[in-house]
Amino acid sequence: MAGSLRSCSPSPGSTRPSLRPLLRLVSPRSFLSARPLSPSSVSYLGSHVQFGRLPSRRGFSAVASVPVSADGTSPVLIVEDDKYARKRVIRLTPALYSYLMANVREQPILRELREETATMHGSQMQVSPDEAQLLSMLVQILGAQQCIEVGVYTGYSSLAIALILPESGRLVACEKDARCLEIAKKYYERAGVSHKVDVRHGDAADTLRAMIQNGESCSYDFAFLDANKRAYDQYFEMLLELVKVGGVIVIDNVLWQGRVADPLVDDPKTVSIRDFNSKILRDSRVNISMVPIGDGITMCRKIWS
Ligand SMILES: C[S@@+](CC[C@H](N)C(=O)[O-])C[C@H]1O[C@@H](n2cnc3c(N)ncnc32)[C@H](O)[C@@H]1O
Repeated sequence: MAGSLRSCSPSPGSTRPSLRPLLRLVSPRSFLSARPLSPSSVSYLGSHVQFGRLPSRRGFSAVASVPVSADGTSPVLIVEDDKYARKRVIRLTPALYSYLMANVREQPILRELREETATMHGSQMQVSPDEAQLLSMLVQILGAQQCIEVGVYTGYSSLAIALILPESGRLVACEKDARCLEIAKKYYERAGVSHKVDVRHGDAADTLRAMIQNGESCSYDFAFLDANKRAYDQYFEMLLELVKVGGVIVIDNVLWQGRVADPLVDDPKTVSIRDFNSKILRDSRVNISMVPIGDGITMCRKIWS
């Protein structure tokens, strides 16, 4: 796909760097050598285990010698690995998730949209408030003016982005479902951001292709990808063409409710997301960060075209 698309012109005098020197420049420890943690190295600590100094690693068997929560409700996950030592990371329990939600600043108009959508079929598809807040923070940090969203549904994430965009900013919002778009447009109107949202009804791949053919390559600062999972690679390639060097693409549902990490799950959507994640891990055109928020996101910053 990428090969069939027009590339951004390099700046005067510049040449496309070869892959190897760039990798050395970007990461001293090449990300190509990244290895996943072994699933067998993961254990759960009981919720009564206090934060504090961990027992010495010498002669210590994490799984055998720490209390394991039988009901799996512990918010602490211990990862035992020779390279990472005994790393403790948070996992969300219902109580911790409630706490997290209580610490999100959600504008009243977003809350209303979320609550109206909650009664609808497919309401689980809208991004969580903490994720929407992160998207809006990224747009703000980037100083983004030109944005794209692929997969609007009833508009929760797009509204969060439109609300933070400056008056001169624009969000191209791609969605194939006309009924969902009616709800989204109602909320853009109510929030006073309609003038910032360029709604494109139809197949997102057609919309993105038309934007590229229209000469819009390398002119977007930020993109959020949250549509048909099996077409992620196709959307990603076109979004990568459309964003500037330094621009960011955020991809949603990369952890797919944990199914990507379960080797026994091999349905087409899971396999597709797993394959996509593996491709992105090795893609030298972007810097990446996979973050376990919502259903998991990967943030990709375009580093060259
Ligand atoms: C997960 S939902 C998006 C949720 C939205 N970002 C939010 O926070 O509310 C995915 C949406 O992508 C739309 N979609 C799926 N395939 C599409 C396509 N080929 N073109 C345009 N939209 C598509 C679906 O209709 C659905 O509304």
